[in-house]
Amino acid sequence: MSSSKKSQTPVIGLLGGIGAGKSFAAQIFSRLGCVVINADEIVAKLYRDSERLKLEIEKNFGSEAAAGGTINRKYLAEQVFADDEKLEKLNSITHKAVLEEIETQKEKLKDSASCRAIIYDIPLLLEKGLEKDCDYLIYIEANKAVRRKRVKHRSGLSEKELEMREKNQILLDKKKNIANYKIVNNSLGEEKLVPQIEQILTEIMSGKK
Ligand SMILES: CC(C)(COP(=O)(O)OP(=O)(O)OC[C@H]1O[C@@H](n2cnc3c(N)ncnc32)[C@H](O)[C@@H]1O)[C@@H](O)C(=O)NCCC(=O)NCCS
Ligand SMILES: Nc1ncnc2c1ncn2[C@@H]1O[C@H](COP(=O)(O)OP(=O)(O)OP(=O)(O)O)[C@@H](O)[C@H]1O
Repeated sequence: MSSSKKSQTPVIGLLGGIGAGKSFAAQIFSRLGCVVINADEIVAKLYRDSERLKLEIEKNFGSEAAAGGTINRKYLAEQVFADDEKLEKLNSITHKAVLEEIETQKEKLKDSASCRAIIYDIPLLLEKGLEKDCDYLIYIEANKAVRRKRVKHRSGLSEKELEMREKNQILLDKKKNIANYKIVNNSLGEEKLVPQIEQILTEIMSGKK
């Protein structure tokens, strides 16, 4: 984390395993006056709008990966999470554009009076060194059984698919240890989550920690 504050508006990074509830928590931050930068949404937009990216993906992963100009996420996921070299290739095609868009969005928000804090909802935040942008890091914790159930329900991911993705991410213990705050999100619904988020946000805005 950077010691010198580069923006007026604090940047808060969310860490946690797949299905821990980073995006779910980010929505609550948003209702409390924060603005969320969401990397999965940025990727989805690039897959819709960037002809260059689509061509690169087609060139490297074949026509089935971008049939009719639409990225076939299921096909691509099957390819890349079973093969480290393919994942590296996909990352090398996508990440530069994603990082540029994150930077653009952050620059627009960093002196905005109407934004209480900028929330980084970025699954590969530490992996991409984006903790350097963050004034605070929050670890969202949910146990494995809960996360497994959530991702199955959200996108049909099996336990094996979850494992295969997560092995390409930095270990959860490291994420937990580097964080300034921890939020527990094992229950169903917002009831237990909202007070934890309100308290952390109040502390951060008062500059206590
Ligand atoms: C492989 C793709 C097509 C699979 O799409 P799908 O709809 O099944 O999953 P979705 O994009 O919603 O991601 C779900 C979760 O998988 C994990 N994940 C996604 N990409 C990666 C990756 N490159 N490395 C490790 N984990 C990943 C994240 O935890 C993410 O939140 C897609 O994830 C992708 O294009 N990934 C490469 C871009 C990327 O790295 N995105 C992550 C944010 S920078
Ligand atoms: N407290 C909760 N109550 C009900 N549903 C929840 C809760 N927390 C998360 N979920 C749901 O679980 C699923 C996974 O949560 P979410 O997408 O926020 O995880 P994530 O940490 O952002 O995962 P990823 O790393 O894959 O992006 C979503 O469908 C979300 O709506």
